[in-house]
Amino acid sequence: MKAYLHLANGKMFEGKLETELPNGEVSGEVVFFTGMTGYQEVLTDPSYKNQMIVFTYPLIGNYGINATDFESKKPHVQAVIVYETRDKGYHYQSQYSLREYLQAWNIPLLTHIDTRAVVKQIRTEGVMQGKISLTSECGKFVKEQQEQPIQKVAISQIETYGDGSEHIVLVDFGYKKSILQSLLERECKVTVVPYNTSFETIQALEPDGILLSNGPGDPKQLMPQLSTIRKMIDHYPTLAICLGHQLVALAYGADTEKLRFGHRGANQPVYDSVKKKVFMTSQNHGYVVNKESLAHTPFVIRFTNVNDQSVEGMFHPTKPILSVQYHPEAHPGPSDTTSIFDEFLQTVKNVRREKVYA
Ligand SMILES: NC(=O)CC[C@H](N)C(=O)O
Repeated sequence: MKAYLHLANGKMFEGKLETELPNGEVSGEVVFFTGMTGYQEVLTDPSYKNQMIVFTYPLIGNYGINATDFESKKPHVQAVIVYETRDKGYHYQSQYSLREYLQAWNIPLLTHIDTRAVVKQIRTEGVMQGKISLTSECGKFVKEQQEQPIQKVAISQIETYGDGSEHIVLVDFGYKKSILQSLLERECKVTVVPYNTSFETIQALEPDGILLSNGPGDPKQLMPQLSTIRKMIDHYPTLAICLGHQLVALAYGADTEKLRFGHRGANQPVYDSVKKKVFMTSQNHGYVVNKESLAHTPFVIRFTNVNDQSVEGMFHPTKPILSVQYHPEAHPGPSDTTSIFDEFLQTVKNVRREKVYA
């Protein structure tokens, strides 16, 4: 069936709808992902809540959907926009085709869209709202959603995993399974807590370290949480990833801002000023920490994006706080920066030893 992608700047693209279109139309922020593989991880990464994803690689779905590459229990994207797909997964582990999977979750799949042309619009005019509908009439454009997406993707009850020696509290703003997995692989006991858990509850859990997770939306929506976050990170060794990193900056009085069209892909080059090397990283973010505003905090910028010089991570010079804007857990994309987890756990162990033998 014919369907149309309308962008908020008035541009329209005709495509083919491969699934049903619940309520006759769907809208959301239109963003693009540049990785050649990893669509299953992208669809199930909670940070993409409310967004319509344009995949720039022209063939998406060729290896199907398998039972292991999910980053959470369900897909969170608002819609999927591609040039071409396959209605069969050509991989021995494939259980469903991309279309079957999206149809089962009522997520529209729009194909035969000139994705290069859509990306050019976003790159020149900046990220914008879009709408998929069955008519070529654009109609009334829905305003950007104001609701807080974190409530929709984060857990509401404490969960525990593993029984290792280091106890990490993972504060959940919409965590990816690979972050939890990275801790479990390093023999941690992990308690996942809802994002609005009080400092007293966290203290009662007696963690050895804190991990602030990734998550959807504007970090400034979490302003009411900042004083608790500040207490947590000042008390315990902390690793903060993506949204977590932005929250660390905000908790210390720095500022965040929206990037023109975000970094979403599997080959974002990042310079590490400690190791003096460039690493290829996996990324998915639309917001970024404002560099100038960090000057009013004690933080030292450690990681910088080589493409646009934006802040990709920082550390506190005297407290054990490390934060990264990119995704060291990968999935999708390169695992070149997984050593960040080793660094974090080494810090956690050192701090514990100092406490015990002080
Ligand atoms: N993956 C993330 O944690 C994304 C953080 C934030 N929602 C952003 O878009 O910048």
